Amino acid sequence: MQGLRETFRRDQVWPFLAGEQNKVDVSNQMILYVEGLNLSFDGFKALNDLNLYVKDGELRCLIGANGAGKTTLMDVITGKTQCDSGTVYFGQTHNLLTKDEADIAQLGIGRKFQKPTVFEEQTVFDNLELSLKTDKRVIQTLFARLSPSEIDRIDEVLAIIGLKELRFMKAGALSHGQKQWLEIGMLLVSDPRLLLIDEPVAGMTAQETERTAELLTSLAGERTVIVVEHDMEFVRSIARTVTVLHQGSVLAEGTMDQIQNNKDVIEVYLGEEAAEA
Ligand SMILES: Nc1ncnc2c1ncn2[C@@H]1O[C@H](COP(=O)(O)OP(=O)(O)OP(=O)(O)O)[C@@H](O)[C@H]1O
Repeated sequence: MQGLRETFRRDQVWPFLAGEQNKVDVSNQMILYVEGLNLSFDGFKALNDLNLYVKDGELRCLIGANGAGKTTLMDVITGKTQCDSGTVYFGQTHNLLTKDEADIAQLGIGRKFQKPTVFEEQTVFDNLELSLKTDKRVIQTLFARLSPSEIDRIDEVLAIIGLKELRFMKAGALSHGQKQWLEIGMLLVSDPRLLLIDEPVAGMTAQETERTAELLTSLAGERTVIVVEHDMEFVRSIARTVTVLHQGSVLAEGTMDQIQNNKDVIEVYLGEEAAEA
């Protein structure tokens, strides 16, 4: 009887529906394999034989000048844009190029765009509740009451994003930084394995930036986090491994120190600075 009750808890995926198909095989320690990715827009190569491997639990920073291909890469990983050729695997078994955006989200890949898109008229708590209820893996309706375990999950997320005290505040009244954290929380309620986060600290105060560094660092480990960011100070404060994209390919990869001393990176950046001057 207890087993049957557990099976039909409405806040959980029915095991016979979820099956094994959503499991992410990271037995090789890698969670993301991007190989030989190509994508042209009217003859312009936005992605050019791009290869990227990300370890499970990593916090990876992706940098590169405007137009380097960072957003296009994220678009391909999340199923928003189709590539011309190449492969993208989530773990060893999920071929992401055969899936649509909804399926990829359901597999546990969450994406946060640069601009926060919280529901301003709703409270912080309600925003998190709405995200939980639109998570396709949770079988219930938008009007069903939250179960105790769902309330616990939202509480957990409120603690992670540091908005516990502001749970009843309207999201529209939050600061820019707090809105960004709330939106990260809206991804976290679905417990994603991989988070793709675009320019999280743009427009933040120094204090908010510092808090965001702590937040993203704390999220890695249990999850994998890929951050696209232009703010080099911020990247230095969080990154263990940095990948530099240039003209749709990986130009260099390593620690921030290795990147800053890499001669190809110096050449490209100095070249661009000279061109701008
Ligand atoms: N839908 C599209 N149609 C035509 N060209 C596109 C399209 N999407 C991207 N591009 C081009 O592909 C290149 C890579 O763009 P992308 O947005 O991926 O760069 P990025 O590294 O994210 O830059 P930024 O830091 O400015 O966001 C750019 O030259 C861009 O103009």
